Amino acid sequence: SACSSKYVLSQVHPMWQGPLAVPGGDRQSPINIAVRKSVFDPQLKPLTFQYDPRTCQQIWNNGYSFLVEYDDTTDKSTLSGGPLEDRYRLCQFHFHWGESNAWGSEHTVDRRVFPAELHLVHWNADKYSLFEEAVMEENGLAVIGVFLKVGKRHEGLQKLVDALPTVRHKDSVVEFTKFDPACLLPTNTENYWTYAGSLTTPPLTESVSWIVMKQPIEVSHDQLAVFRSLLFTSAEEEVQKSMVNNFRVQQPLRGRTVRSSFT
Ligand SMILES: Cc1ccn(O)c(=O)c1
Ligand SMILES: [Zn+2]
Repeated sequence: SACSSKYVLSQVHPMWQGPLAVPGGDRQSPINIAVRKSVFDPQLKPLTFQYDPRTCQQIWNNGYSFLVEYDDTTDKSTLSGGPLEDRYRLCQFHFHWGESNAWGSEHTVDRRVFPAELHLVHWNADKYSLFEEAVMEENGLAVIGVFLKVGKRHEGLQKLVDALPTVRHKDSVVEFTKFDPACLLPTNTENYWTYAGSLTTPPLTESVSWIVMKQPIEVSHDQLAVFRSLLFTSAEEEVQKSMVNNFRVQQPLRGRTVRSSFT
């Protein structure tokens, strides 16, 4: 799908770690969510997820994470409601994780870090016609963040975990179909925080309405270990580097308010 094909990420010098916010950037991501400083907004609506598993297409190792990519040429898999005015099309989901279970998430909650974080990436199909266009615009993207914690095995995730060895190296792609991303959502999707932020990888554009779920999902230690068996490097490179710690350092809040959908 178009949503990430031209998405060239620099991981030679992981730029997403290097330069701080984009010049003049005052709404960068990720951030720490200070729960007691978040503001309950009773006008926030419930989120509506309408995902069609038949739009699932492939898994791509882009040298930064692995993306599960969806056909976003029609309105079959969409997100609406919550803080969003428009309808957003699902184009891909991916994860960020650590080399150990002690860290790995991009966002934190009262400084609590999780071993991994899922991002479901959507773009505003009411206002734009392509992901590449929306990624440069305010309110162009909506990303659902879900924390992963180590616990019982996640049966729905296992189908994805079983496919990962086939995309071990950077630039590898494998067909992957009929996967319902809703299985990766927590049971409670009513409780979330939302704030105006940015991509956490180049081009770091400030186009994202972030929606971070309060309730984490549980995955097993062994499932996370398979994430860490992926490589940043392509098959040709002599030195292979494990794909771990692919998260960005946290960014200043710059006076932003984080709203909560719950008290
Ligand atoms: C579009 C995009 C690219 C990278 N990451 O990490 C995101 O969360 C979203
Ligand atoms: Zn992400």
